[in-house]
Amino acid sequence: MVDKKLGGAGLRGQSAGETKLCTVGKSGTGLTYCGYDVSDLADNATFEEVAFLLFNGELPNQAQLDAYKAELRQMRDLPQALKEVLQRIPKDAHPMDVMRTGCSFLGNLEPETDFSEQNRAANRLLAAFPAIMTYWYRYSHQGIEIDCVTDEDSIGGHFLKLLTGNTPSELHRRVIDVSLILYAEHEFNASTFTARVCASTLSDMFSCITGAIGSLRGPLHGGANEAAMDMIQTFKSPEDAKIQMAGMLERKEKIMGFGHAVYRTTDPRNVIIKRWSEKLAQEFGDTSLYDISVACEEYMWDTKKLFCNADFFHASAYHFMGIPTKLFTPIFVCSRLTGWAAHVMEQRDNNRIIRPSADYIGPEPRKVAPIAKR
Ligand SMILES: CC(=O)SCCNC(=O)CCNC(=O)[C@H](O)C(C)(C)COP(=O)(O)OP(=O)(O)OC[C@H]1O[C@@H](n2cnc3c(N)ncnc32)[C@H](O)[C@@H]1OP(=O)(O)O
Ligand SMILES: O=C([O-])CC(=O)C(=O)O
Repeated sequence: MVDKKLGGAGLRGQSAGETKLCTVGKSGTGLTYCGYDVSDLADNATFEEVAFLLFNGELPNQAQLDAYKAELRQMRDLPQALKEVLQRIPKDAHPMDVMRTGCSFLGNLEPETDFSEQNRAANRLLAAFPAIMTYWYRYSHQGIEIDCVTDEDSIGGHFLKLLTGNTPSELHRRVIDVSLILYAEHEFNASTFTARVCASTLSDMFSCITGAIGSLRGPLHGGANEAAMDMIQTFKSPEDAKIQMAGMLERKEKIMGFGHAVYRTTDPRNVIIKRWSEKLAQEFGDTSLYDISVACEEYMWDTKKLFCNADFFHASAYHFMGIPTKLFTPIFVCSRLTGWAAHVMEQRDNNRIIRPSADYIGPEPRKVAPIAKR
């Protein structure tokens, strides 16, 4: 087998454009949105404030925030035609395929016909995604047609109430809000770059977001939080985790939830979500999952100098909140939508079609032989 040629592969380290939205691995704890450190936002802002920041470049004042949240609350319900489509998607479908179809179908019902409608389109998706995910999930898994409107003030609380039908605790509301903040934006990652490439052809918002969902679905990107959960649940104890992981590394398997394309020693979101995971573990009465997760983190650092990315402790945190594993990556969609849409808007503001070149490594020029002679 030919050795894998890396070098500039994956466009790693190459600048593919400018952005005002985000820095990754550059200053402060390593991640900023429009100049604000993500840890500052996670401590002192809400997800709706972060969405407003990404769409407008500035944090809202109280009146702006109240108006923005009221606007989003009014956009939560799903059209009947979309509910009917969601009812037809089978139980064993991949939830990211459900999100992709939901997004795309909404774009048929309420298309963005002009770029002046871009904020409306982005906000509509932001308000509707929790219901798209949970309407399908509860219909296909529990046979329940949920009411897609709740009295929950925040997007995170709204999602949790749609998922269970119960009013979430303050702790759960807070953790899901922090999680949505942490996942919101990350510069030119694979899914955001997908959205920007699509935007650069002057396509519509729904197409850009649908494409981005497809890119986020893979286990090397957003799908890692689910894959991490599946892995951790096979470990019986911290000691067993180390033995199993040693075997995985020996077999050259990727350990999901570890490593990063940009960060080299730490992902600044990990310390934040890890802290919340520990708090949830105490509330949940967990006696193993959190400790196993910590053992994984220590082992990977000690043996490979690989660190937890944002996904790893999200797995246990979501699990302790009673969220089914298959919905982990769709929650990422509900959050990263803000970054995707902001990048689409930024691309449109100063657009040139994105069209790189390739180094040709195929056969020399040749003639087509008659089919009988091939
Ligand atoms: C929210 C997010 O999307 S964060 C990313 C989520 N994805 C994951 O958690 C999947 C697991 N991680 C990975 O596959 C990778 O670390 C990626 C895809 C995130 C980054 O990929 P790259 O930029 O190619 O990684 P990088 O160049 O740092 O890899 C260096 C070496 O470490 C290895 N490595 C990196 N991550 C891992 C891992 N999780 N498990 C085992 N080995 C790993 C690579 O195979 C490579 O080894 P090699 O030089 O022998 O080929
Ligand atoms: O930036 C990346 O490559 C992956 C990503 O989206 C993130 O870590 O949130």
